[in-house]
Order: sequence, then structure tokens, then C-alpha cells
Amino acid sequence: MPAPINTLKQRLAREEVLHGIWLGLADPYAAEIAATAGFDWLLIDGEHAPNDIRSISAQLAVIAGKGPAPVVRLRNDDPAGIKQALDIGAQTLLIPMIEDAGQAERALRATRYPPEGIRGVGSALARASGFAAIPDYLTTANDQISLILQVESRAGMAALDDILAVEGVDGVFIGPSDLAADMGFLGQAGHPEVKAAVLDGLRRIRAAGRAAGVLVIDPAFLAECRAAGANFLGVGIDVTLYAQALRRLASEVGRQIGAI
Ligand SMILES: O=C(O)C(=O)C[C@H](O)[C@@H](O)CO
Repeated sequence: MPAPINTLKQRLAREEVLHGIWLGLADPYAAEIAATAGFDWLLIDGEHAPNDIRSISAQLAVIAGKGPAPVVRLRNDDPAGIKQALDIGAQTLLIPMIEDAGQAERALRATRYPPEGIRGVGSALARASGFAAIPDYLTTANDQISLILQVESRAGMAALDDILAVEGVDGVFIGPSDLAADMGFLGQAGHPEVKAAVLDGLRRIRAAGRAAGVLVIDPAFLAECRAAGANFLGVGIDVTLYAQALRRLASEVGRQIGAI
């Protein structure tokens, strides 16, 4: 019995255009609600959201079998963090702030058991192996791991072709907010120069035969990103969707009360 099939990896390899949202509420109940919405994937954010290994594990558990594929974004490229995320059952990782091919190669190797990589062996304790219920997990896990790297700085964009040449990287995600900041346009992800850089990056990623990811809220730019080849499209953030809906309702009620 082999490791679970990573359907997201398969779908991205088939160049399907897949949509998902960021999960930043860091709560399994909220994740379970999001899993009913019909997205192709849900990203559990361990970089900016108040997630830890237990909350990520709980969200993986409630998303399992509900339809969307879970993606886990880690705080950084620390091999120990990658090991723990894979052991709790994440099969698709998004690693932020990748700036050169060497960093990409090290991240890739951290996701693979030897001899392909350096992932430590702890499958006896791991949710990933069904707590050792999957006898062939160790010898089949490598093939089911999907690694998507975030390029979100001028240095990363300059090294993009070298990063894309690293064998085993499934995709590259352009981070518009951090790229804007590094380009000198802090808080201006929609600046024309930032948008041009994002679109150029997406085209280069797809030309290299990799999945091209981006998180875009603006519908017009989302269409441009799709046209540029983006096929791993983040289209919303649960935190902002929730906050905006509450504020809008409060404002509408306030106006109604004010009108009495
Ligand atoms: O830089 C970016 O843009 C991203 O990496 C996406 C954001 O980090 C996401 O957390 C929303 O702000």
C-alpha cells in the first residue's frame, strides 16, 4: 500500500488551471467551512497566520476527503519545519522567499527521503504514513510530494531561470506584495512596474513547464495573470473575506438604523 496520491501534483502536471484561497483564520472549524466552497485547493498559511504545527495538522485533518487539496505554506525553508509538515501529512508545500537555485535545491532535498534528499525518517509517528499503517510509505512518499517555491524579490526574479532549472520543483509562485516591497513599492502590489514583473515571471515559469502561481484579489489583474499562464491561482483570503463581510453588514445595518 503506497503513500496517498497527491492529486494536486497530478492536476498541476496536467497543466489544469486551479483556484484556491488562503486560510489565515488558523482554525479547523473555519477550514472545514472553506472546504465546502468548491475551491480546487486551500492554502494553510504558516507564514503570516497564527498557525503552528498542531493547528496546521488539525486543518489538514478536517480538509482531508472534502474535495479541495490542502497546501501548507511554511514560515521559511528550514529543513526541520519541512520535515514536521510532511510528517503531519502535508503533501504540497509552498516555501516563501526563495532567492537562488542553491536555496531551491536545499528545499527540494529537504522534502525527499534519502538518497534523493535529507528528510528524516519518523514515519512510525507520522500522520502522513497513517501512523505506520501504510507499509510502503517510506519508499513511495517522495513521488507524492509537490514543492512550490515563492519568488518575491528582485534577487529571486533575477535567479528565476536557475530556480526553474532545479529538477523536482513543481511550481513557482510569484508573491506580489513582497515583490512590490522589495522593488520599492511597499503596499503597492498593483503598481504597473510590479504587475509587469509578476506577468513576466508567470510567463517564464510556464515557459519552463512548471506550475505558475500567484495570489491576486483584483479581478482585472487576475484575468491578466491567467492570460500570462498562471494556473495555481489564489483568489482570496479567508480573513479579509470574513472581515469585509462583517464590516459591510455592520455598515448596512447602521445605515438602516440611521434611516429609522
Ligand atoms: O508576497 C505576496 O504577495 C505573498 O506571498 C502572498 C501574501 O503573502 C499573502 O499572505 C497575502 O498577503
